[in-house]
Amino acid sequence: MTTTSPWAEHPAAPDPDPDLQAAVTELGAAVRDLLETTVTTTVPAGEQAAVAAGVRGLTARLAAATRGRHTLSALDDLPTFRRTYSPVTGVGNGFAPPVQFRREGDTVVGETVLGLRHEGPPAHCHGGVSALLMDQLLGSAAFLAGRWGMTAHLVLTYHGAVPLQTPLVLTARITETSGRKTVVTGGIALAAEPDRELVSGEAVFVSPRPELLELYFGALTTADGSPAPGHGATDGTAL
Ligand SMILES: CCCCCCCCCCCCCCCC(=O)SCCNC(=O)CCNC(=O)[C@H](O)C(C)(C)COP(=O)(O)OP(=O)(O)OC[C@H]1O[C@@H](n2cnc3c(N)ncnc32)[C@H](O)[C@@H]1OP(=O)(O)O
Repeated sequence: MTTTSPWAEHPAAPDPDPDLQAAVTELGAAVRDLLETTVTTTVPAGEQAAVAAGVRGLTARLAAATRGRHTLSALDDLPTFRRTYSPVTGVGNGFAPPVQFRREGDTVVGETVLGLRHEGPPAHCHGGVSALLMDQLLGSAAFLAGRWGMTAHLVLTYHGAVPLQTPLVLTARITETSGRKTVVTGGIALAAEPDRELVSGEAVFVSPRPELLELYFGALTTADGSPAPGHGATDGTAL
């Protein structure tokens, strides 16, 4: 299969600092617990106000040093798709379930359990969160097959409500590739009933032409200020 990844020629970054990786993972997990508890707590108003003040104090400590949107985190590596703060897969993102995707033959698979911070209809997943999961699932399937693109088209069918606090399985496979375009289908099901999709969908990922790559990612740097891998890519059809 032809690769369209802008990072195909780039060696993977060295393994990240294990102390930083562990601390970011622990902070992400702690914030995940905080977010989940924030939307489920029933403690009195005074206690919630006191906790809010404490959280603001903690936020100020983290705000002592931050990165801008054109700087990758020190833990991220685009060629290997290591994205620490993804809202779906990021261990450092408290909103993320987080779900990790892996290849099994020609299929990409991930398991997860959603929480009340993902709620739409009571006790069930928000339809937009399902779309978020599907976009990442289908995009990851493209990436894990050596292709890369931005979502150009995403169509979903919601066959059944997705319950919270219930093991889920996400699966996807590539159905078509041509030039810069990759078409992927997949779905979300209960782990207990993997063959009955609650959400199914199809997406078209397109590797952007050079002008768009430059427009979107031309200013992107790694944490140490170097141009990000893929930054200088000029031929979208031959990346
Ligand atoms: C240094 C870099 C760092 C990057 C780091 C990323 C890390 C790895 C992230 C992975 C993450 C995974 C999952 C999250 C993925 C998102 O969240 S992406 C964010 C949401 N998507 C967007 O913002 C994209 C917005 N749209 C666009 O920018 C542009 O429309 C696109 C998609 C880049 C395409 O633009 P283009 O390059 O000008 O494409 P164009 O030349 O018109 O068409 C090329 C081909 O695609 C087809 N095509 C174009 N649009 C469509 C469409 N809507 N429907 C069907 N076919 C289409 C064309 O027909 C054409 O086909 P052929 O004629 O070659 O057969």
